[in-house]
Amino acid sequence: MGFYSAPVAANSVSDIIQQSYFDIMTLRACGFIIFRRLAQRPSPDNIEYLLLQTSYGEHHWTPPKGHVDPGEDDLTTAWRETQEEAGLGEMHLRVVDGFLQRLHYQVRGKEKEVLYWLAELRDPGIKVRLSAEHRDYRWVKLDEACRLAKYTDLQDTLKKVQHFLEKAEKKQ
Ligand SMILES: Nc1nc2c(ncn2[C@@H]2O[C@H](COP(=O)(O)OP(=O)(O)OP(=O)(O)OP(=O)(O)OC[C@H]3O[C@@H](n4cnc5c(=O)[nH]c(N)nc54)[C@H](O)[C@@H]3O)[C@@H](O)[C@H]2O)c(=O)[nH]1
Repeated sequence: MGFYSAPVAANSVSDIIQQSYFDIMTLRACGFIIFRRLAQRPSPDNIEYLLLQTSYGEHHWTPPKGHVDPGEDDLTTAWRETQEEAGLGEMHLRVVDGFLQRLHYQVRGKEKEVLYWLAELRDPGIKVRLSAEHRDYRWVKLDEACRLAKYTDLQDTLKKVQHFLEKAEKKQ
């Protein structure tokens, strides 16, 4: 029986090599798209998204996210970066099941993959605490969020979230 496992083992080694090559060649970041509801009454107008503006480079706006440390699992990265960049942790956020978005884009000639989970601020009054990496933050409705997040893929992701939340609210 053990002989049958040999090709699988060989495949696994090649998978590992391929994965390691992919890891070296690919930047990877994880974070949360964070929203808050301004009122309990379900309505799309009540939803605001959190965007942070970098204090470096082109001062672009994105949800909290950051690079995966070696050996770190993706969701741990998302929590760590959200804590570091916005001062928000598990006590402040409720993860929404069923949503995970992957973005792929190029940064200085390298492929970058970004994974976003979705989380709701438990108490809309909780204050965001920025690190030195960001110089501003805003809670904004979908239209303004799409204007700030100027990348089409991020805009599409935010629209997808809004649609996802509206659909979930209709079911209630
Ligand atoms: N001084 C300086 N320092 C920098 C710079 N750059 C980095 N540092 C240092 O790195 C640390 C950050 O480390 P983490 O927080 O762990 O990583 P991330 O959160 O991953 O942050 P990044 O900023 O590296 O990565 P992105 O946000 O991905 O931006 C990279 C490029 O991609 C474009 N872009 C962004 N989002 C989207 C999108 O959704 N869709 C599309 N299509 N494109 C998008 C955008 O145009 C941008 O130019 C900082 O502390 C700095 O020390 C820089 O230019 N100057």
